[in-house]
Amino acid sequence: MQPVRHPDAPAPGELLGAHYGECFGCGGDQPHGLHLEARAGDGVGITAEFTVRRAHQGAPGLAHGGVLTSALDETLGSLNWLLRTIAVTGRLETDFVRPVPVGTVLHLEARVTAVAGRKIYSTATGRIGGPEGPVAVRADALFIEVKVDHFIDNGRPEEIRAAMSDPDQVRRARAFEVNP
Ligand SMILES: CCCCCCCC/C=C\CCCCCCCC(=O)SCCNC(=O)CCNC(=O)[C@H](O)C(C)(C)COP(=O)(O)OP(=O)(O)OC[C@H]1O[C@@H](n2cnc3c(N)ncnc32)[C@H](O)[C@@H]1OP(=O)(O)O
Repeated sequence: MQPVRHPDAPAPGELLGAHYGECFGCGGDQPHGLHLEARAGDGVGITAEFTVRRAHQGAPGLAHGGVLTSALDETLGSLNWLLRTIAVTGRLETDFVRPVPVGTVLHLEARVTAVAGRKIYSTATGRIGGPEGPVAVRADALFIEVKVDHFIDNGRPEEIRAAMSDPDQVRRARAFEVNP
C-alpha cells in the first residue's frame, strides 16, 4: 500500500527535535552521539544532517561504517513522526559507496516506500559536499510497528521510570501514537 502522511504530521520544513534526550542518534544529552537534526519533508519524507566528528572514526580520519548506518537508521526512524506510528528497525541493509571523512556534513534523505499491516518499508541516502552532492551511503529498511509497551516491557526499569516521570518525554511518546 502507498504510505499516507498523517494529517497531524509536522509541517514540511519543521525541525523534529529528539524523540528521547539520551538517544544515540538524535539526543542532546549524549556527548558522543550523532546529534542528528531531522526536518519533515514533503509527502512521507524526511531530511536530516549529521556532522561526522572525531568520536565517529573507524579508520584514521574516516567515519566508522556502523556509525554511518546509525545515522541512516535514525533518519529512517524519524519517518515515524510523519506516520504518527511507533516502529522499530527490523531489518536495515546499507551500501557504503564513498568514504566519509571526519568533518563532513552528511546530508540525509529518507522516505517511506510502502506500508503493509505493521510493516513499513523505507529507503534513505546520505550525500556529501551538499544536499545535491554525490551519494556516499544508502540504505533500505523494514520497520515494524510496535505499541509503547514494547519499550516499557523491554527497557531497563531505571531509564523507563525516568522517561515516564518526564512530562516532555511522555508528550513526545504521545506524538507518535495513532489517533484515528
Ligand atoms: C513514556 C515512556 C516510554 C518511552 C517511549 C519512547 C518513545 C519512542 C518513540 C519512538 C522510538 C523510535 C526509536 C527509533 C530508533 C532508531 C530505530 C532503531 O534503531 S530501533 C532499535 C533496533 N530494533 C530493535 O531493537 C527491534 C528488535 N526486534 C523486535 O523487538 C522484534 O523482532 C520486532 C518488534 C521487530 C518484531 O517482533 P513481533 O513479534 O512484534 O512481530 P513479528 O511477527 O516477528 O514480525 C511482524 C512482521 O514483520 C516481519 N519481520 C520482522 N522482522 C523481520 C526481519 N528482520 N526481516 C524481514 N521481515 C521481518 C515478520 O516476518 C512479520 O511479517 P508478516 O506479518 O508475517 O508478513
